[in-house]
Amino acid sequence: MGLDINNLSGGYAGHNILKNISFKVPDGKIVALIGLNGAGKSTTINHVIGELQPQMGTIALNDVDLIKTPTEFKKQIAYIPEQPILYDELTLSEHLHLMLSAYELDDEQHWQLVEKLLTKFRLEKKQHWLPTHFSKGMKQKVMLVAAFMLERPLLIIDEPFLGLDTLAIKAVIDLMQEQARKGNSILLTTHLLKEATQFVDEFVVLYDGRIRFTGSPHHLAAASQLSVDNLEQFFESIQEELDDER
Ligand SMILES: Nc1ncnc2c1ncn2[C@@H]1O[C@H](COP(=O)(O)OP(=O)(O)OP(=O)(O)O)[C@@H](O)[C@H]1O
Repeated sequence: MGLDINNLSGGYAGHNILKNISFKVPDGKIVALIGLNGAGKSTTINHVIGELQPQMGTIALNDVDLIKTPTEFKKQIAYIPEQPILYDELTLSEHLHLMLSAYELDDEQHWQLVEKLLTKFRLEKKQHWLPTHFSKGMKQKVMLVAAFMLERPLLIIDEPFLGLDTLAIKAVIDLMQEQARKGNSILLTTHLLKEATQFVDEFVVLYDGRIRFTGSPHHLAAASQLSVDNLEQFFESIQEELDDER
């Protein structure tokens, strides 16, 4: 099953942004929303996490409808926002203990997984640090650890690689693939087509609030007459096409 977005239209008060978009993120699959600045990627995510109300359409996760049963829907997701949210007065490990307790997860049972994640992001010796001493990349890593440790059916990440070094990017890709192998689904947004091509099952291409294409990296490359290695040129070709249409 997984996530099913059907004929979604929506946006912000007085600003209709998304126009009738439909796509799925099946169990065990990784789907990336891509598009130029302002295409509607974060707006789509804001709808899926229930921050925005749709004007039309439905959003369901494993047959649980977001509008009808929001609490049950939200229990199934772990979400990493584009901007890390951390409390100045809590240390790194206190943040993680707090999250486990907020999600009603047994601390002792989960701490082994937390330590594995901290080691993966080279944070294991920084558990007593406060966020004021964290670099931008470290803040992002803490959010990633907090989301991966929840092991929810759907993981949503807005710009997972923002501010990360190459080792951390590799760690995130490994962890997303591990989650997918366990049958969980992942919805992310990214501007890094080259990296995403290595691990996504499907791209959903947004342009001006509409879906222009849905398909695997190979399908996207074939449809735009590019090789998979050159997919970074994809948006140039879309832009040229649209300029020609005008
Ligand atoms: N709070 C808001 N109120 C009104 N309009 C907004 C708001 N936030 C975003 N928008 C508008 O919604 C449209 C889509 O923005 P969105 O942030 O979803 O794009 P994006 O694809 O995530 O872009 P980026 O790659 O820059 O993050 C843009 O036209 C933007 O100006």
